[in-house]
Amino acid sequence: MGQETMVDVGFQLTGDWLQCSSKRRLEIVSPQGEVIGRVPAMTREEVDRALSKSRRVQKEWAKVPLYERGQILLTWADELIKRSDEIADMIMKEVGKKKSSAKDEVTRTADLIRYTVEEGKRIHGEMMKGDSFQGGSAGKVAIIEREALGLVLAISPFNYPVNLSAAKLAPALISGNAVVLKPATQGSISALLMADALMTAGLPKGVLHVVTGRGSEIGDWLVAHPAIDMISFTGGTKTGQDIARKAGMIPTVLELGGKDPAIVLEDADVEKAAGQIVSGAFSYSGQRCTAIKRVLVMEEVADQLVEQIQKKVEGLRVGLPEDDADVTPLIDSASADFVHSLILDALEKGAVSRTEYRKEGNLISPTVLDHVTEEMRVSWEEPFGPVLPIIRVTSEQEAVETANQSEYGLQASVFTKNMDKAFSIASQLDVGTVQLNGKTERGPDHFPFLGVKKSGAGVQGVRKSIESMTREKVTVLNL
Ligand SMILES: NC(=O)c1ccc[n+]([C@@H]2O[C@H](COP(=O)([O-])OP(=O)(O)OC[C@H]3O[C@@H](n4cnc5c(N)ncnc54)[C@H](O)[C@@H]3O)[C@@H](O)[C@H]2O)c1
Repeated sequence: MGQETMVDVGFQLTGDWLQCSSKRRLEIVSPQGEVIGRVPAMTREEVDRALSKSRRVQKEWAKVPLYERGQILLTWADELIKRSDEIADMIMKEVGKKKSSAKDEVTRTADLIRYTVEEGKRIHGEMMKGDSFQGGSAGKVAIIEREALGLVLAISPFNYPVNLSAAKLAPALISGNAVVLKPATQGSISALLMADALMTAGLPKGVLHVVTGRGSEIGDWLVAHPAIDMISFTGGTKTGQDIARKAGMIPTVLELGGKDPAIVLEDADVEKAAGQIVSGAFSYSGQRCTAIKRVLVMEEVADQLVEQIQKKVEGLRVGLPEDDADVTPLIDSASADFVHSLILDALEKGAVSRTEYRKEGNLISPTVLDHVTEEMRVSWEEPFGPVLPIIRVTSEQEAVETANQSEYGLQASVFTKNMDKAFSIASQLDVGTVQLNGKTERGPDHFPFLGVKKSGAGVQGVRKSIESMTREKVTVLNL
């Protein structure tokens, strides 16, 4: 990666310095505890310099014809595919995702960028005539365009460092915004490689800045910065709430934590449900916002479901991301200790483990906890790890009430062959999305994606993201 192609702030991969004025560095430590690189710990002054440049450059970027902006983004997608092995390798090392999933993340990102370009090109605004309102005149014509908000602050989490960053960058850039990306510390090298591909694709300098540093030092500074026109945040609920308070009148889209339930009724295809639940709960070791984080199963089929889940969990490979294991070490020791504490709390309060529980460093074996009750923390808290609590219920109403008692409301799954019941339950669940007979998941990426209650505010998903990063601009012709 050449110095010239690097985004303005620069960073260091082990042994290879790139442009950077700050002397201070943050070490990037892998989930296995190895230092795999360093990035600049930017100061507030450096952030200020980056932001003031962005504001000037954004006006020029917005004037670049939409088709040409699209061509740059399409080249970016091609560039990501060309470099997918290198980028996937870094995702694997930095956040401990198995190699095949890391590669899928890069491919999915290229697809998302291409779709965003297509969608962006087809947003033309609208025209209204005055005479459809009482007393109005047909000579009054409103031309309603969508224009960029200006400078978008994109803050992304560790778990999809490339995809969840690009899911903010692509809609912002196609619609003429400049972007400041603040990736999670673990994940920032992957995000920087992705940004480097965008610079190689020809994005004018200064349209994108990648800002790295301590959340405590520059996070608040960025969020409350007068140069920022919009904040698109994905991460934990506490951080999101904090940002919402500081952002004041700046528009925000917040995608936060979840506690997605899988409701299994007595007539469900139990084997299929178990397969979906295990994949939904344990892929990337449960470190997904839309992971299935509790099962609410009707007592009649509970034993059968648990047996199927247990069988499938025993088939999961536990180990290192390099070996393409399904369950790998969690992001850091704080996360692993937190998950450990949830499991111990449940076991102490009478939960029955259906799998052998092991913890070695940050590696936690996939754990299925049966007979979980509402006194246990794991019923309500988001673990972000490989633990699946099973709560047995005796009626659909109890399932719905328990599901809705959560402070979160991201997604939910309902497994049943009875579509009338499925729709009826779906209509009662306080969540952004209900999956009928399928696991909870974000994709495909053009579907609207949102959380209610403490799971978020605002909507993402290609078109919705573009809308959130643009505003209506009305010009009235008085003929
Ligand atoms: N709903 C969704 O779309 C979605 C998707 C993925 C992850 N998540 C959630 O994200 C969480 C896990 O990710 P995480 O551990 O990276 O989350 P996090 O909240 O710890 O960090 C998210 C981002 O916010 C930054 N940050 C931290 N403090 C900040 C501050 N004061 N000001 C500005 N930025 C600050 C971090 O550096 C990081 O870039 C889970 O709760 C998960 O459910 C939600």
